[in-house]
Order: sequence, then structure tokens, then C-alpha cells
Amino acid sequence: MSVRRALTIAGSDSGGGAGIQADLKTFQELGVFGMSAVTAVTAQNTLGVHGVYPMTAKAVEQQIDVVLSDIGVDAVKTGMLFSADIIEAAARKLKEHQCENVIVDPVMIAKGGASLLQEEATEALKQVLLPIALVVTPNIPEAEVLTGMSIQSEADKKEAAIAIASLGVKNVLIKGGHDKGAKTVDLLYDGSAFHTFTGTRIDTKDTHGTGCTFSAAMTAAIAKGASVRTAAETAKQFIQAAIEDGLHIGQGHGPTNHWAYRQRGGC
Ligand SMILES: Nc1ncnc2c1ncn2[C@@H]1O[C@H](COP(=O)(O)OP(=O)(O)OP(=O)(O)O)[C@@H](O)[C@H]1O
Ligand SMILES: Cc1ncc(CO)c(N)n1
Repeated sequence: MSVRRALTIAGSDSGGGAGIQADLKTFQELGVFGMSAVTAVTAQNTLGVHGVYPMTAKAVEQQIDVVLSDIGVDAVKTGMLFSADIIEAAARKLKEHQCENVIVDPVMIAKGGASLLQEEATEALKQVLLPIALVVTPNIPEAEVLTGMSIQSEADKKEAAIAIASLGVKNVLIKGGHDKGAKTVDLLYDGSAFHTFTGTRIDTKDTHGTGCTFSAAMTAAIAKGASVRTAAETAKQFIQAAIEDGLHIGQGHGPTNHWAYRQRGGC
């Protein structure tokens, strides 16, 4: 089988736990060749986001163009997109190159509270990116912004997933890291049925980049030909191992362990 390729369109996390760095590490661990289009550089560590330096939309567009016209791609993930201009440029290019396997992680706010998406860009995300996406993977606060709903229960999660699907995206996966209980319940809605992926909540502060890592693992699995449902199962196992075998790096919210899944024999 030829080498499978995945592209991440996202921001750089200098601390290495989230963003482009988490995505490329995850792609590599799952045996997929990783490529990147950088949307912004963040000066970031486990204590927080200390600076955000966006790229121009043109620079993002060109990175996507040169990579897709030469190397090609089996799945594309988007993460931190920062502005409406960048969202519109990315969506235009993905359409132009007829990318079908687009996984949108609608990154809005970092765990420490820093904004990674300008407020007015949410509309562009909904109007131009979600309609061309195969999957969107909001966490609970992001699902609340996308729907305007308050999500307090599993029933609310289901209602939100249906509302997000009505924006034109084929599959909606609401991540349960922000759930309150002893279990983390990730909910997938595929346009007709619901599927849940449940993990044991680990009591740790080292959860920086869990969302990026989860969505990147889904992207890698989809690049290798998995269905969305199987990709969500793989991603759940990948992130559970990565959180359980934490590296305890830095003084704040440390990164997850991107080696853990492979070291346990997965791949
Ligand atoms: N403490 C935890 N224990 C076990 N699983 C967790 C924990 N926290 C998050 N997860 C899992 O990690 C994945 C990512 O979910 P989460 O809701 O944390 O994403 P996120 O908020 O987008 O993360 P980030 O913004 O840090 O990238 C989900 O599968 C979720 O269930
Ligand atoms: C660059 C970047 N993307 C995404 C996140 C969300 O975890 C982050 N903290 N930083």
C-alpha cells in the first residue's frame, strides 16, 4: 500500500503539546506522512498562550496549494484558524483541490482562556468550512458557541449534534473532556444515528492538546481508509493512552504522551 498522507492546517504551539506539533506527532505515531500549513505562530508553554502571531491568508493559501498540487493528501485536518480571512482561504483551497476527507476541529479558546479564533470568524467557520467537512469535532464549549445552546446533559449533547449537522457537515463528534462525571463520553452523530465512545476520566492536570491530538488521530485513521466510526474508536484509544501515560512536563497543564498508544502495541 502506498504511504498515506495527512495535512494539518493549524497554529504552531511552541510548547509542543497542541496545534501543529500535536498533529504531526500523532500522524507519525499512526504511520501517516504528516504535512502542515501554519496559520499562526503562538508563543505558548504549559502555563498558557503568551503571544499570537497570525500568518497572512495568502501565506496559508500558498502552503496548501504547493503541498496539494505536488504531494497530494488522503485527509486534511483544520485546527486553529484564527481569522475569517484564513478560514475563507483554507475553504477555497480545499474545495479547489476537491478534498473530501476534511476533519474540522473548531478550535476557539485555549484551556487557559486565550482566544485562538476571532469572535467574528465563527460565522465563516459555520458558513464556508462546515459545509465542506466530513467531520467536525467540537468540545462542549465550542458546541455551545456553534449552536447558541447550553449543554448540560447527554440529551443536550444530542440536540446540539443535530443542530450542528444542520449546518451541512456530515458527521458531528462532540468531545466529552469537559463532562463532569467519572466517564468521558464522546458522542458521534452521523446524520442518522448516535454512537458513543466512553473512557475513564483520568484525574490529571496534564491535558494540554487533548482535543488536537484526538482529532489528529481521527484524521490519520481516516487517511488510512477507516470509517468515521472506526476512526473515532482509534482516536479514543489513542487519547486515553496518551493521557494515562502522561509525561509530566512543564509547570502548568502538561502535554499528553503521543508515544503511549504505539508503545502499548496499537498502530
Ligand atoms: N481527564 C481526562 N481523562 C480521560 N479522557 C479525557 C480527559 N480529558 C479529555 N479527555 C478526552 O480527550 C479528548 C479531547 O477532549 P476535550 O474535550 O478535552 O478536547 P478539547 O477541550 O478540545 O482539548 P484542548 O482544547 O486541550 O485541545 C476526548 O476524547 C475526551 O473525552
Ligand atoms: C496552536 C494551538 N492550537 C490549538 C490549541 C488548543 O488546544 C492550542 N492550545 N494551541
